[in-house]
Amino acid sequence: MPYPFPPSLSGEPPRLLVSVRSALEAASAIEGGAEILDVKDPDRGSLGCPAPDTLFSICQAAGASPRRDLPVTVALGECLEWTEQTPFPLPGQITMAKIGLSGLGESAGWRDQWLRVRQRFEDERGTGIHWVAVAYLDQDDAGSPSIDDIAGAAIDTGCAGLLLDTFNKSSGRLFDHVSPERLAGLAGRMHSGGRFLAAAGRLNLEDITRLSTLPVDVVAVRSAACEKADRRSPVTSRHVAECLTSLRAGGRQAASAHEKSPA
Ligand SMILES: O=C[C@H](O)COP(=O)(O)O
Repeated sequence: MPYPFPPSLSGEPPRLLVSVRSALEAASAIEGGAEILDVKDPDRGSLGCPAPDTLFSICQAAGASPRRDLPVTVALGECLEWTEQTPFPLPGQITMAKIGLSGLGESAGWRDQWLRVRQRFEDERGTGIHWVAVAYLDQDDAGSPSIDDIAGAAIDTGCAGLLLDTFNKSSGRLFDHVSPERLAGLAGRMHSGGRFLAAAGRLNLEDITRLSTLPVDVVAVRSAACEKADRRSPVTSRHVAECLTSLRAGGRQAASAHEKSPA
């Protein structure tokens, strides 16, 4: 199964992923120019799992929109949440899924626990799915395994990519936790394994422009796409369009600087 978002080795700008919680928000995200829709319930945490009927209605709305080929991904909560719960079948439109590893930092068998939950989702669906590993940058708050261990496991267990995100959504953003150099190093590691790197973490417009000059494949937002940058407020097409402009602005600056430099 080819990866839906192969790493961008051609220098093309990162794609804009917008997290949505309803069909209405999906329509706003599409209108604003989102390039990937990610379904998530922001009231249930960083990777809050949506209710199955909400997920289906968003997939239906996306499929009926003028941009029906837009990739749709889903957040499925935390691995430990599925110990007692039965996974539900994911709709066919879902191209990728992710599950967090919070609370598993001290567990020697976290890889096996993660793989078991992934397998249970695939069994419910009846087909495989591409997985995205999630490394929390605030790993102490999350109690999760280290970023390097998760990056290695992402490659070893066949994930399509790695998402860097924050667990605690009330303080800190991506660049409070990671330097551009560290991001570029992680991108190189993922790319050499044929995987993509996605970056999130309460990004503001300045962060988005900064990311557009780094070798990141996907820039993922919720807060910046919402009214007042509050991830629990509705996504608006205007805020999504501003995110897209910021993403393209950095790329253009980098390109013109390059064009102006002597041969
Ligand atoms: O997948 C990315 C997250 O939805 C990012 O959310 P955030 O912008 O509120 O940190």
